[in-house]
Amino acid sequence: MNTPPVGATLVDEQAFFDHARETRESKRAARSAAPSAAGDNKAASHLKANAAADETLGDPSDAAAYLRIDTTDETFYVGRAGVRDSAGDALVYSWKARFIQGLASATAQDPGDVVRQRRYYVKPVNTITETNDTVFAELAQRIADLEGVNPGKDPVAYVMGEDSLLVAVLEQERKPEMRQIVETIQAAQAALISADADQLLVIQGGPGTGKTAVALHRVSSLLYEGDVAPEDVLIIGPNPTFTRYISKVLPELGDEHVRQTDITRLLGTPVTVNFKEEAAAARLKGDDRMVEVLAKGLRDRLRHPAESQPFTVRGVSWRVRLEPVEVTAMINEESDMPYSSGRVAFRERLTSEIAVKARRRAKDDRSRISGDVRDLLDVGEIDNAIERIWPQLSPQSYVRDLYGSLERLVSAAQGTSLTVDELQLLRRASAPRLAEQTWSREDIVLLDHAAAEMGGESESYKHIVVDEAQDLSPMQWLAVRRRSANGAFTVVGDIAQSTGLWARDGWDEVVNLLRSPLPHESVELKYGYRVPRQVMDLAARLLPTAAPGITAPLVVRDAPRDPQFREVAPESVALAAVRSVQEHSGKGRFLGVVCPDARRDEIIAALRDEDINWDDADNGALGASINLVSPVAAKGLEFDAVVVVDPAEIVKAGPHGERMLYIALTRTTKYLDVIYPVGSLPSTLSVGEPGNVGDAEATTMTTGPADDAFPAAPFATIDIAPTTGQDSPAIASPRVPSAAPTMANLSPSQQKTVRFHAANVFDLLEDNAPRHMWRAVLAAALEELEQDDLSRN
Ligand SMILES: Nc1ncnc2c1ncn2[C@@H]1O[C@H](COP(=O)(O)OP(=O)(O)OP(=O)(O)O)[C@@H](O)[C@H]1O
Repeated sequence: MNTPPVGATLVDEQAFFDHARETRESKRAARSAAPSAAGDNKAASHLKANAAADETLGDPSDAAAYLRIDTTDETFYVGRAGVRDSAGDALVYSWKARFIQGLASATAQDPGDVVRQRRYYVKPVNTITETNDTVFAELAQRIADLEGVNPGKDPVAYVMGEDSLLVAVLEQERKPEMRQIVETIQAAQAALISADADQLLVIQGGPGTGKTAVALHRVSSLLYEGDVAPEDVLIIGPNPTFTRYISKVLPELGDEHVRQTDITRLLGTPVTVNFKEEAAAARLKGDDRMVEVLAKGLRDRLRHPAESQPFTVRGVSWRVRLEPVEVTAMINEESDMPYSSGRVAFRERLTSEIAVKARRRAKDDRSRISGDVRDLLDVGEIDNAIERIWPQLSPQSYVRDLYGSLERLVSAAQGTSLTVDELQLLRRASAPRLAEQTWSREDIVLLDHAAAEMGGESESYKHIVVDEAQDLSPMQWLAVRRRSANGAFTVVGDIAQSTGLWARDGWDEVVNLLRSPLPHESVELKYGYRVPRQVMDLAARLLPTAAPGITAPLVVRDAPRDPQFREVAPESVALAAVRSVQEHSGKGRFLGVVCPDARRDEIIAALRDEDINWDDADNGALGASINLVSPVAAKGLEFDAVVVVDPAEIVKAGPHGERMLYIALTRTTKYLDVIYPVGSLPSTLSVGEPGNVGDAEATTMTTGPADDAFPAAPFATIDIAPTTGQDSPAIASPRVPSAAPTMANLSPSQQKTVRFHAANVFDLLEDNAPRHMWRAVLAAALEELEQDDLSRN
């Protein structure tokens, strides 16, 4: 069956969908029938396992296609799985195909030869209910028309906000697992998904721009294209909670067996982290000057003997002697090799030398040696000598010994710029038994390096994705680099979210550390999908000081309500937070309570007092409902509603406190509550002092910044006067019916009923409309009521 032409009717398209799906399903049936046709049980189970593992047909419930791309001379149907007819011609292309993502990266402004995209809305199983065309020439005109209408708004972001499927997907409630975004991949994202595998690709992007999503879909496409096999790919995240959070996306895309881990587990040294480093020591241990220290420290373990070394030869009365200068020459011959293999080579060289000398002496003395002289040497004696000269070390014993002696450290640091004060930071008393030695996260990285320096081999991958990459220390980057077979990386992160001891202000250092021989490209994702406008506008106020030079993402949609600020007495912070928690969880929202360490205990106590179950996201557990999470562990995560506790404390708690607060504020897809002790709201957040909208439990509930700081609807499509404060009239002239009963005229029980309904209306508004429109909505509803009243009279 031919691909329907551009002007095809829905009936033709449905026929094509039916044909494509039938073709796909008959292939599936043939595949699952294959095992029964197999000659024996073993072959059958092999075939069965293969059929089960073969995800290239997608799910039987998938529509045949979700997208059609028309170029000037061709039409391509795109589905979750590709479908070929019996002649091998493609009916539907998989979204994973590089050239499809290449076509999907066309934009109205830069369409290439793409003319139009058609999106299909399909009801189960494969029935087209609606189509939606984007004609690029028309879209380009619309964007041009919008240009400059509202200088504060980006026209492209605005038209994305008109994409009802994208907005619906973005507004869906979130779960503790990240999900795939195949049907709504945006052009700039498609360009990165389809970018060449063989490069160092750095993707910078603000919160919620889809960096993680892009990186994972890119992996799926690389696998599809055969650029890499699943076991060739490594995905590194910042912590186990994050790994768990993203771990379902690739399997959902049909790609199993890709290793996803966090930077500490990746290194897999056989020790447990049981020690927390002071900041200065932790920073030093992440410094790549440690490379020199570890290399030299290891060489220092070679002991050049000061006296001649005697070696026994069984059956003769003399011993062979090796002079110090001879041993030193042998050491020098092998010392360019990695420590462990150098030791093996040295042993061999030493043994040969003893044997040669023994033979020579025997010849000179006419001593009778029968057989191979090597068999007459005392292995134990040689081992002892080797152990004295070139001791056998494990990475742990080596690093333990190094930390345990200032003398060793000073010698190891010769030729580096490390000072004795810095070396003192590395000092740690050696535990009597190696098994009792304490190790920090930073030590793990050094142990990994020491292991490599000794000649140990680590796994090697053909493509490495590093997510939340902005925070890694130089030593961590070197550990990542060691695992790269070829220098192909996808590095994703956000400089404005770079915190911790190795917070950076750009990607150059990372590129230098990775020293990839492949081409390097850095790309920025500009459009923000997670964070709604009101929240991003608020968080963006932090950027000029938190990350100068970084601009906030251009947001595509509004929040259902403005951020809520609760100013409370210092001792009521936890209670106020719990009230917010109850409000959101009562409405079934997936919730994150982002709380600084200093407030953690009291929040936990308050949750306990109210018998509220919660999960500790800092310990790898994201629950389906209420999650308590520190700002640092919140990186990369998202929730329907976020309660940020004590922003000033978050800022105060670390050197990059404003970035931490930026991270905390940008975790929400919809609702944001900020709870703070009276008078403590950071001034950047309180610019355009919010108005008072109520009083609950001696707390002040205020909306976010006044609307003059947060301009109303984009491009003024909604004809309302901006609200300037909660007390001022929200719309120009709401025609409230004069006969409307006031509360004072109602009986107490009527008042109760009215309040009950009012609360319902409030909930309805909260869930469905941005806060700055509420008054307009209510006024419009009153107008309708008035019209209705008039028509009835
Ligand atoms: N094209 C898209 N279609 C639908 N959803 C999308 C799209 N792009 C991103 N999203 C959604 O936006 C949210 C943010 O995406 P993601 O976590 O990948 O962003 P990020 O840039 O990694 O954010 P952060 O910097 O906070 O880690 C996710 O829920 C993701 O599914």
